[in-house]
Amino acid sequence: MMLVDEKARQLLADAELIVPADVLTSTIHGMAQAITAELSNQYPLVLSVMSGAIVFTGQILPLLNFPLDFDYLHVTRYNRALQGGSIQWEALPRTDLTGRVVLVLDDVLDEGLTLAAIRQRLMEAGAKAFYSAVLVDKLIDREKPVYADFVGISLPDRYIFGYGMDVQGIWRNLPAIYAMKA
Ligand SMILES: O=P(O)(O)OC[C@H]1O[C@H](OP(=O)(O)OP(=O)(O)O)[C@H](O)[C@@H]1O
Ligand code: HPA
Repeated sequence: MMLVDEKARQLLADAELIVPADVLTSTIHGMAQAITAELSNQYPLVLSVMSGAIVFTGQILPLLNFPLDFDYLHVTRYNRALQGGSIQWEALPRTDLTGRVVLVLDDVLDEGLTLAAIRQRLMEAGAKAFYSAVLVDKLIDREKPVYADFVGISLPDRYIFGYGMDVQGIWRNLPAIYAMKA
C-alpha cells in the first residue's frame, strides 16, 4: 500500500496541471446553458457513463433546472491501461429507453469507440433521439466514429487524469485536470 501511495504522489508531482478547477466550473456552466437551450422541453433521460463521468455528472446535474430522469450505465475499455482495448459492458441502464430522448454524459471523448458503442446500444434499446455531452474532446489526428453534441474543452492528445479520470486506477478525485509529462 505504501508503494502505491508513493507512486501515486510521484505521478501527480511529475504531471502538468492543464485545466484548473475554476476553468472547469465555468466550462460546465456554459455546457449546462447550451443543454438547457436544446433539451429543456424534451424530458430527457440523462445517463452518466461510470466511472469517469462521476465528477462531471455531479457538477452539471444541479445546473440542469428542468424535468429529467437520471440513470447510469457502466462501460469500460481502458481499465487501468493508458491505451484502449475492447469494450466491456458492466451495467446497462435499468430505465426503459423506449421512445426516450437520451443525453449521455461522459468525461472524455478520445477515439470515440466507447461513445459509438453506447449510442448503438441505446438506439437498439428503443431510444428516440441520442445526445451526448463530453467534458473533454481529445484532438486526435484521426476521424472519430461519433462526435459529441455538447463539448466542454478540446485538449491535445496527451493522457489526462483528474476530475473523474484515472491514471492507472488512481486520482479520479483531483479537482482539476492534469496531463502526464510528455
Ligand atoms: O473515446 P474512447 O477512446 O473510447 O475513450 C473514452 C472512454 O474512456 C474512458 O473510460 P474508461 O474505459 O477509462 O473507463 P472509466 O470511465 O471507468 O475510467 C472515458 O470515461 C470514456 O468513457
Ligand atoms: O486521457 C485519458 N485519461 C483517462 N481516461 C481516458 N480514457 C480515454 N482517454 C483517457
